Amino acid sequence: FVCLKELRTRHSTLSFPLPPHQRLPGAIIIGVRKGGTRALLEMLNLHPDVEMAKAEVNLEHYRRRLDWYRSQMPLTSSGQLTLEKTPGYFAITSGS
Ligand SMILES: Nc1ncnc2c1ncn2[C@@H]1O[C@H](COP(=O)(O)OS(=O)(=O)O)[C@@H](OP(=O)(O)O)[C@H]1O
Repeated sequence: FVCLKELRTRHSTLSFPLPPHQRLPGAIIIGVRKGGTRALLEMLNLHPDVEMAKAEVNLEHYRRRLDWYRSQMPLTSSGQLTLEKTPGYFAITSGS
């Protein structure tokens, strides 16, 4: 929800481009471990308007602040999509 809201706000209210900065993901690859998620991420990253997070954030960001999660993201320009993949999301339990 936060990611979609940020994208919508960025596109609807800004009439000038911001300098590159770290944005929350516009899309997240959940997948399953050993399901080929890295290959999918690398293929999508071939598109010039897609930038991927270099490292998996795993489950740690649930225990940290949103600012920390954003700090793990790549620099993107206006109109580029931030993409993140963490197969571990697939296995979240209610106790995590
Ligand atoms: N197209 C296609 N067909 C068959 N197998 C494929 C394909 N793409 C990726 N792979 C294999 O998927 C394994 C990596 O999956 P993930 O990127 O999801 O790994 S991880 O869970 O994030 O660690 C990894 O297998 P292992 O080498 O056994 O680890 C990749 O070789």
